[in-house]
Amino acid sequence: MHQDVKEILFTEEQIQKRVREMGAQITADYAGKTILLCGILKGAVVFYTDLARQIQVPVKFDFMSCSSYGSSATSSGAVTIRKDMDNDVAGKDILIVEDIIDTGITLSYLVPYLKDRGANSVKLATLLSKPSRRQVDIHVDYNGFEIPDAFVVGYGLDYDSSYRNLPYIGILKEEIYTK
Ligand SMILES: O=P(O)(O)OC[C@H]1O[C@H](OP(=O)(O)OP(=O)(O)O)[C@H](O)[C@@H]1O
Ligand SMILES: Nc1nc2[nH]cnc2c(=O)[nH]1
Repeated sequence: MHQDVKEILFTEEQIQKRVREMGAQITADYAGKTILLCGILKGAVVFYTDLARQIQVPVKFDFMSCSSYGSSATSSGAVTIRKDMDNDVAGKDILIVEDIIDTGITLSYLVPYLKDRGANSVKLATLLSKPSRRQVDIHVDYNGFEIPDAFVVGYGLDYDSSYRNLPYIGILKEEIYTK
């Protein structure tokens, strides 16, 4: 275990098992369709590549990059798009892939944004969700794990751009982000 991690919340094996289950559910739900899989950079990348390989219907890859002003605790709710999808979304079945849903502010902006551009359907898959932190109600179609309000890193999630490559999800020691 990394020295900056206090506790492992989900091991590599637990994550892979859950990702296989989610892929099987998505495969069943999208039978006969092609999914435009929209990953939200950068945190979702690790989950995205694992999930995509567990989906057995045709998938096209695309990505968006967003930012919300202020920290998520103080966010005004203003979300900006740094990089939009490359594909035309009209008529497509879009599955947004996130690593974590916290306040819900990012998704409360993105889902209507894609629907307004004529997507046939917009659904949401996230590996982690912190329901106790929600400021706006978000419908999550595929949820890997619900977690308490602790700061987690690994499997794509960072603190100050580090720890994204840890193969598990762990709680970061408080002294790392309070010093
Ligand atoms: O529900 P919310 O409060 O809106 O927060 C969720 C967003 O925050 C994280 O991204 P972050 O801004 O940390 O960027 P990153 O993915 O590049 O690390 C996460 O990947 C979501 O996109
Ligand atoms: N890395 C990381 N990003 C977050 N964004 C919202 N909550 C978290 C968290 O626990 N870890």
